[in-house]
Amino acid sequence: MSLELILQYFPNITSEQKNQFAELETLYTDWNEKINVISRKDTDSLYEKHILHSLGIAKVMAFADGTKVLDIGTGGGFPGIPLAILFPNVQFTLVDSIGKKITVVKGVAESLGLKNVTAHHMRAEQLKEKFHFVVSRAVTQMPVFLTWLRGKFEKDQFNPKHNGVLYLKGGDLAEELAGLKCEIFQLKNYFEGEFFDTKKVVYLSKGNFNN
Ligand SMILES: C[S@@+](CC[C@H](N)C(=O)[O-])C[C@H]1O[C@@H](n2cnc3c(N)ncnc32)[C@H](O)[C@@H]1O
Repeated sequence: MSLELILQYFPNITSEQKNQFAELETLYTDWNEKINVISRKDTDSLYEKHILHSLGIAKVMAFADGTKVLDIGTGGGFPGIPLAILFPNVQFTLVDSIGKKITVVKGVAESLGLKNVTAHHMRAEQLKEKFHFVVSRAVTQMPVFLTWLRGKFEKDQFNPKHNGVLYLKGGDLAEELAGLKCEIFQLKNYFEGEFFDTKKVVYLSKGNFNN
């Protein structure tokens, strides 16, 4: 179960995108032997737990061409790399504070020929560029995360949702999100399988937090 899993939920991708998704298996297996970016127990479920999970954001938001998206704490490239394959006309900037993870991201993007990915070794707080959306998975609690986003949003808006944050989260979020105005999308409504039972995309419009 690998590329077929992606095709099951994204049947209209081009042959170039199919090849790129298919290549991820070898690329991550090879890179993971040199630099650990995916926990060893998860490498067998790369397509479900990393690639399809990352693409959950695409079920909530079909980014318009020309959108600029920042992935904070991307690690080995999740969710940024799968989204960059799916949206070739959207610009993705991937940052991580650990240099060797960015080495992997750059290596994978280059092997795939992804022209829409830029990767930086830096802390998110230090980045001075502006974006329409910020995506992330498994980096920090939402209230802390939001403090990193000051001054990072573009004013122009041309997507189905207002510019803002799309964060992949799991479990009980009541305490973490208390007092925040957000929309929660359950990934079990889009994808089958126990893994997705508790997984969500949390969306916050930039106007709904102090930015
Ligand atoms: C648990 S990993 C998640 C990686 C990836 N998002 C994923 O889901 O596979 C968290 C990552 O966030 C990075 N990170 C933590 N704080 C950061 C910050 N302030 N700026 C940039 N990266 C950060 C860490 O270096 C680490 O690679």
